[in-house]
Amino acid sequence: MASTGAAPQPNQKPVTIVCIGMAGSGKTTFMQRLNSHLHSRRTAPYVLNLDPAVHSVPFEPNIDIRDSVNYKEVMRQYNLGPNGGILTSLNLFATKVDQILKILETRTTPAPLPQSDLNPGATGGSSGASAARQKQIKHILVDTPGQIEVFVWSASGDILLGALASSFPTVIAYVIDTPRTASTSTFMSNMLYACSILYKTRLPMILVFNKTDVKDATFAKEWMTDFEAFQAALMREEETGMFGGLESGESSVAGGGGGSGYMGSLLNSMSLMLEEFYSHLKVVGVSSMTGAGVDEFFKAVQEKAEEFERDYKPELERRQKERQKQKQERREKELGKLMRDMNVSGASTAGGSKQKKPGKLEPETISDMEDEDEDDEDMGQGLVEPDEDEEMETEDADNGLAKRYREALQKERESGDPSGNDFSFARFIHQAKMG
Ligand SMILES: Nc1nc2c(ncn2[C@@H]2O[C@H](COP(=O)(O)OP(=O)(O)OP(=O)(O)O)[C@@H](O)[C@H]2O)c(=O)[nH]1
Repeated sequence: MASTGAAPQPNQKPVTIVCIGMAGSGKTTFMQRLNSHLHSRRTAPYVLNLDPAVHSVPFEPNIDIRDSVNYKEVMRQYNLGPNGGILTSLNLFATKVDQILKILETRTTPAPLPQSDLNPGATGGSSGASAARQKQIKHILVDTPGQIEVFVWSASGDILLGALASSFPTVIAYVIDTPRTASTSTFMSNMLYACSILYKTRLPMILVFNKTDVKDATFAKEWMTDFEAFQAALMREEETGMFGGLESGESSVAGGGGGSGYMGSLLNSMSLMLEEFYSHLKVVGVSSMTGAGVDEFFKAVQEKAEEFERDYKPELERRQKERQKQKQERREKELGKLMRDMNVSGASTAGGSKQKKPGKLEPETISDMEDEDEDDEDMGQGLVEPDEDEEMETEDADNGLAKRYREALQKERESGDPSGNDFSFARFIHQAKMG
């Protein structure tokens, strides 16, 4: 049998496989199959469940959203419906993204060998426990809610996917219910959905045609590579009156009468348009029930993980840098605004130091420059006593203050203050405040 093709090189980061698919497409069963397949190869994965509404999962997740968020309680407390409950649970969970990443990073990196194992002669060989500890996690499996839009189109989904992709090579496994995608129109609907997920997540994608024990996926692969084959299937459906959503063994009110010319030509042109999209995908047929196609799936994962490193990661890093730059610019702008509001220049905030620091922001407004000039003037007049710097910042930046001080001094002299000694600036300020 071929190897899983899954094994990344030693010390490589684990590949994250995010399973996305419509409700009932078989995501959870597929996750279960991947999990047991990897366990049987003695490369146990790290498993995350991000579906807060699932009753039970047939595998043991290492991180389970249900351990942190009580979906039913969220619905009750916030008076939400099922989708709102899932969305809010995901939002709450996304606030812990840093913790989750930290756990993933520590758990998926092998612990260093104990000293005794580095020197086996000393203890007579390495123990089984430390041998297990050496094992590197090669895959992180992520199960998501069946309500695709709640995950893919929400801020929390964005945050979680972004965090995973910034730390590990990440691929999307879009799980499709093959027997329910056998007509040209449902096939096209599914492809458009997959297309929207690809462009939203901007991550490499594998199309997993699941349930191949019920319906073989060869037709789908053909439709994706051969436009004429799709066109022929469309014509067949129109002729037999099966157009419009009839799947194997189903009855449909929309089915009779064949497709309108408009729908047929729309499907035709969409199929042509999607050629470019298809060329970016890996397509595999899988049966989560029997395990058929799982090896092929892991080969596709390996290929897509390499593609992630080669094509997606540089783009991801470029976007991250761009975001960081924008954030920095925004922060500087806000800081400048704040300084203007406080009418304080950068120099005066530096602990009273009047020297221009090398990292100081350039004055953004005329008033900033004016503040600097005034500071210099105050220095020249020598009015500041060492302890009064702070008070200077709040009041005496005003040019008129020195004048007022001189007037007050004059007044005190004229009134013949008997003490006549303490005419310090600090005393003036103190009196002014008391008054
Ligand atoms: N015959 C067959 N049935 C399958 C296969 N995979 C899943 N199923 C069945 O499809 C149904 C739905 O499977 P789930 O794994 O619960 O699907 P899901 O996408 O996780 O569903 P949600 O949790 O509602 O999103 C179940 O009855 C499964 O037994 C398969 O490969 N072959």
